[in-house]
Amino acid sequence: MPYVQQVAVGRRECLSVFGNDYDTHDGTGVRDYIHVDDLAEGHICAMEKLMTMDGGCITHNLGSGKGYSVLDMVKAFEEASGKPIAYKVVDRRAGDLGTVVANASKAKADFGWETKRGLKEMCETAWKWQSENPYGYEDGEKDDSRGFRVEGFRV
Ligand SMILES: O=c1ccn([C@@H]2O[C@H](COP(=O)(O)OP(=O)(O)O[C@H]3O[C@H](CO)[C@@H](O)[C@H](O)[C@H]3O)[C@@H](O)[C@H]2O)c(=O)[nH]1
Repeated sequence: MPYVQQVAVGRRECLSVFGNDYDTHDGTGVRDYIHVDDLAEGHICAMEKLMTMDGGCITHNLGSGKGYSVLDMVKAFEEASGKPIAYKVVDRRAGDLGTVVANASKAKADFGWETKRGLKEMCETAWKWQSENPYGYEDGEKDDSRGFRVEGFRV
């Protein structure tokens, strides 16, 4: 996702897609992406649960149970940002799995948590932040070495 955002904002020429021959609907890797607000709410639920406990620890997966491919992400981000996302397919990344999706049923059963936000909202929120902060919260002069200018930021 960060690399997709950086292409949209002009910091990267293109996204390298690590393989398109996985056993997935379009051949690219599938992951369970989560909106940062859902993740934060999940942590709050977990902390509230901990406060009811008499010590010990708990382990829960936080995710939607749904998977999106790299090219699903590219398409959704193009729609959210209105920018084309250039990409090229390169070799698989060593160690990558085709599909990784969370089972968050324990979080739902134990503290009623589940994701509320989908891919569209994730991309819209990410684009809002990235377009307002093209170089993150860092000083643009320190952040990139490729020496071109975007929206008034010198790098
Ligand atoms: O430039 C890129 C970066 C990623 N991907 C693909 O995008 C998907 C997501 O990649 P990434 O964001 O790196 O997440 P994961 O592959 O799920 O790995 C993350 O999550 C794992 C499990 O928590 C950790 O072990 C890893 O360190 C961490 O990178 C995968 O299909 C990648 O092959 C690309 O095609 N191009």
